[in-house]
Amino acid sequence: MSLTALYDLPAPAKLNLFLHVVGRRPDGYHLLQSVFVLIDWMDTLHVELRPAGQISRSDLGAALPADDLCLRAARALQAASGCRLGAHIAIDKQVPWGAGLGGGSSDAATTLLALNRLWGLNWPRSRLLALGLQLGADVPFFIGGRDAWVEGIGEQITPIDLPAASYLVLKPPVAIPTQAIFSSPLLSRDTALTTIAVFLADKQRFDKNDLQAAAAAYSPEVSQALKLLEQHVGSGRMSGSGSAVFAEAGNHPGAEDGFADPRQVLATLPVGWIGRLCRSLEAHPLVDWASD
Ligand SMILES: C[C@](O)(CO)[C@H](O)COP(=O)(O)OP(=O)(O)OC[C@H]1O[C@@H](n2ccc(N)nc2=O)[C@H](O)[C@@H]1O
Ligand SMILES: Nc1ncnc2c1ncn2[C@@H]1O[C@H](COP(=O)(O)OP(=O)(O)OP(=O)(O)O)[C@@H](O)[C@H]1O
Repeated sequence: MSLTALYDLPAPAKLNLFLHVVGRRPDGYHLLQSVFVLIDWMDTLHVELRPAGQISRSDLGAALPADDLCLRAARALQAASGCRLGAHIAIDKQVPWGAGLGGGSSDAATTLLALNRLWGLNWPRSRLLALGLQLGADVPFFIGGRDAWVEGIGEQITPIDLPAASYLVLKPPVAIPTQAIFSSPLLSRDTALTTIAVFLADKQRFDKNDLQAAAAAYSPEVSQALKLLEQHVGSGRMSGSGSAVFAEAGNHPGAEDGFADPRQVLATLPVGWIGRLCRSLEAHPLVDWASD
């Protein structure tokens, strides 16, 4: 029996445990070193085959821009593969955008994984990764599907095993355009290169996001969010180019370290803020959908 639809496909968000800007390419893109972790805050996609080649989308959750990353991913795969089939993608958008959580990139990655299967293309992961990079610097990580040490502009991915963790994630009511942060005069681009071995030997020391100062200057809500975390759970840092900030939640059970239970922070958030207690994922639930 041929495959005509794929339902309830997860598109999980990510956190950058740290993010160093270590240089700049001649085309202006920034060279990074970062550890990306998948979390259980996710969008859900339903992808149906359309025989006549048309590609369309409908929004089940928050409304997306007309030409969103799912549509762009589907069209890019159709063009690159020469496939004559089409698809309808219904998306339940739950991950906020302009948050540094990579939600749009994850939607694009999930679309590529789904259509690779639905259209019977059987592209290897390496080919999907290269196409994904054309859609956004974060897309290859989500196609890789595992927590990773990430370098280059996002295309050099080395999977790493990290212990399971819980995170308190706060999203202030502001969306930050990534490009505005990378072009900020406040951005330092010369953090010294490090290695996975150094990171693994002393993870706690890696808590710096080089994009944070520029994002805090762009949006006072980022500073406010970091202050909230500092007051309630001791420390916090930003993910990606913001505006979401996070702290490890597992180490703050309450009274004994003098900080509140993270759930109490969620109960006292200002109007318009979103907060979630998230767990890390072992892998993208569709990680096996691409062969190496
Ligand atoms: C900040 C991160 O989220 C870290 O995970 C990513 O580096 C951003 O990845 P992304 O949102 O997929 O970014 P893209 O959509 O590819 O790029 C948006 C814009 O950000 C700038 N950009 C992005 C990534 C990068 N390594 N250097 C850059 O300078 C470029 O001006 C680009 O036009
Ligand atoms: N499916 C989608 N989901 C979210 N945003 C989308 C989508 N398609 C297009 N966009 C646009 O892409 C922009 C960035 O969205 P996305 O959620 O990937 O980035 P982000 O939150 O800034 O995370 P990061 O910087 O880590 O990639 C938004 O301004 C949004 O308008």
